[in-house]
Amino acid sequence: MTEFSEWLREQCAEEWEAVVGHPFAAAVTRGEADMLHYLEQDFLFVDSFTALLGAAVASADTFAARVPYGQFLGHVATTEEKTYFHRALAELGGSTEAAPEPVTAEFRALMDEVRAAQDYPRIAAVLCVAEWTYLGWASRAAEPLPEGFVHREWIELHEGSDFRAWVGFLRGELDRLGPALDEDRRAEVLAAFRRAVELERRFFDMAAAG
Ligand SMILES: Cc1ncc(CN)c(N)n1
Repeated sequence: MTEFSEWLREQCAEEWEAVVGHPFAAAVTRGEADMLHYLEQDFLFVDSFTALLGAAVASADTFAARVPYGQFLGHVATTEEKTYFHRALAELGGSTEAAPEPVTAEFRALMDEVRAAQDYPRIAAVLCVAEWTYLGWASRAAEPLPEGFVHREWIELHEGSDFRAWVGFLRGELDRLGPALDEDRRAEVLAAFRRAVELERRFFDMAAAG
């Protein structure tokens, strides 16, 4: 039987491929993407994403699941927020207070909606899309990685054994939850998953437009 996470991905297969094979993401892997506007917007994304991780800690149905969420929350708070974004935006002459683009505002609204609902399956679905798609494009990066730290560290943050284990955990949570959901609930989780995949594609479109 197809696992729930794989079934969700298959329902959005075309859009999924448009994300992981997006020209902007491919340019990041080659060290050629203009990261300024993208990272200014992603800094706003990561704020709601961090809050969503907190909601996962609070709403997960098992202690065993709360622990990886808490660990990753600490990682994002100390690595991405505290160091990468500030160093990268300083290097690029960017701001941590950019006005949100429409797609950024929509993505934040989706994350804030499932967070406020404290709906663990939909929270897991949105987190899973955000991380699994990023593993998808980052794992296509060829060695040697770009020399400049802005591109190289962004790839490294979304690749490697720890990040793969994290994505495996998120998929495992959906696979564990899926069989207990009735048809209506599965449709709700799919709707959140699909919205997130579409927003990932539009986020890269926004970044490519500069
Ligand atoms: C838009 C977006 N999606 C996903 C990720 C990966 N955490 C991110 N940083 N930004």
